Amino acid sequence: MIPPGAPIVTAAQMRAAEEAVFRREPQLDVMERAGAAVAREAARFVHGSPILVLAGPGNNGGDAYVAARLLKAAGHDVAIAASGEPGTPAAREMHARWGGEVGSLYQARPRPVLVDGLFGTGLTRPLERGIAPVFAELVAAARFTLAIDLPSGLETDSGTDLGVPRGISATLALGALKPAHVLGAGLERCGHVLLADIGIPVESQWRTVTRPKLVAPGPRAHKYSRGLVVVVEGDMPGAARLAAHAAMAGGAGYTILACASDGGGGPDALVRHKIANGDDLADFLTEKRIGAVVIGPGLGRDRRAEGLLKAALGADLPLILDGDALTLLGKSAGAWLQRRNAATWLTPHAGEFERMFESDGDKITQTLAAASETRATVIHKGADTVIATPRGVVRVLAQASSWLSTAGTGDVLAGTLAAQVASGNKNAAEAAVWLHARAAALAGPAFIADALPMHLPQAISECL
Ligand SMILES: NC(=O)C1=CN([C@@H]2O[C@H](COP(=O)(O)OP(=O)(O)OC[C@H]3O[C@@H](n4cnc5c(N)ncnc54)[C@H](OP(=O)(O)O)[C@@H]3O)[C@@H](O)[C@H]2O)[C@@H](O)CC1
Ligand SMILES: Nc1ncnc2c1ncn2[C@@H]1O[C@H](COP(=O)(O)OP(=O)(O)O)[C@@H](O)[C@H]1O
Ligand SMILES: [K+]
Repeated sequence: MIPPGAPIVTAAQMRAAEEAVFRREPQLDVMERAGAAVAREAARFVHGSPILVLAGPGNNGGDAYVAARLLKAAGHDVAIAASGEPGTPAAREMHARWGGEVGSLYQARPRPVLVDGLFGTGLTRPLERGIAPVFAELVAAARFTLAIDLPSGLETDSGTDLGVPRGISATLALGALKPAHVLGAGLERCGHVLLADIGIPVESQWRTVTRPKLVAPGPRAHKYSRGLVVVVEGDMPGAARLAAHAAMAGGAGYTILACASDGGGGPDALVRHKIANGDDLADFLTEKRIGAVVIGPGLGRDRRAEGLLKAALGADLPLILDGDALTLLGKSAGAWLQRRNAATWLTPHAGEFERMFESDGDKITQTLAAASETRATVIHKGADTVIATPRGVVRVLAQASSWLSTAGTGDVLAGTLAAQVASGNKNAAEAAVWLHARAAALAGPAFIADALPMHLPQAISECL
């Protein structure tokens, strides 16, 4: 579980937000609130069991001393083990307020409930060799582990594994989510992610994906006002049909398969329009009622595919580029796409993304750079799907069904997105990613991509 619609901030942004608050309120008061939030969450899982609180040298440790004191005051059996002396003024003061015994982390005996206050946003390098195994053993022996702010051993801005153990049950994010709660190793290591308001206002253009608000067609709606989607078929016609089917079930009023074949299979309501090559497609795309074009699923990478892609890029229509279209563009994506006047969406998986962009850094930073370079909305897919726009808006979805890891589900996403774009949804990418994930959840285990569109209407009904 990850809170939907929650702000995501980097370690530096969180520090800046904290410092703004400390100009009007003592830091110790904020830390008391953070520790109280931790104690409240931990207390829900104690059931009379002994608690071991781990305290590191920084302010994450400061939170831990507060939580330990409050849990003890509430009558729980609490022991503290520290990795060393408290190193910040606030942590020293909270250590003093605890006033009790503090054991050494290296001699700590496991207890059924563990609170991890070793490191939070200040972790800058891999866990020292001595700490990692001791910490991992304590987590393994505990029935329940609550991490304060972040599991210790996770790099805040990237979710890179710096020695974080497996088996953490829940993580209480303080003030805002950090990228590590939704990216990389954090996906598997945070357990349930909870968010505590500790009175630090944060402003962020980055959030987790939330359920969209959709509207039913108005009384005067007709098939064109609902949105006309064109899906371009290529070498693997099944992929385009999957996208077309998803566009139809995703709410488009009219879906056309632009095909060289007879476009066999698929729903009868799907309209087929014959095109032999790029010139035919260019002619067809002068139809002004078209609300979105999808090209790339099963397109192929030969000369004909290139011709079709050029025709689609040249049309002044909203365009969704997926699969082979992305690979064909490769590193020239920026040059091609910056010329376009109409909006573009790119839906690369990790492999396609790598073929298109020279990038390093965390997945959010990479995706933002790609959006800026191409002036397109980029949906960088995977277990952690990151959406970024050229204006710096970021949405992250980190809890989609892992059963989505089957061929063809990306084609379904492209079609779902096309339906949202063609219907005029201003947040089409976020809506499509939510609907796709919800359809997957409704489809249950071991579904095939063909089954996914059938669940889109139910997903849509939950957004009306
Ligand atoms: N500001 C506030 O009042 C509030 C902050 N809040 C809380 O504070 C947390 C951030 O606190 P923080 O910035 O003090 O960093 P923290 O995560 O405790 O660790 C830094 C210490 O770890 C050390 N260290 C780093 N890497 C290491 C390694 N691999 N192995 C060993 N040591 C390592 C590092 O040493 P150094 O790098 O300086 O040598 C330094 O001593 C945040 O997550 C939230 O919980 C909330 O209470 C709200 C109010
Ligand atoms: N382990 C996973 N957890 C959640 N979502 C996943 C996972 N693996 C893949 N997905 C999602 O499934 C879809 C797969 O898309 P893609 O790789 O393009 O497949 P294809 O090209 O076969 O259609 C994407 O929406 C991706 O985010
Ligand atoms: K921690």
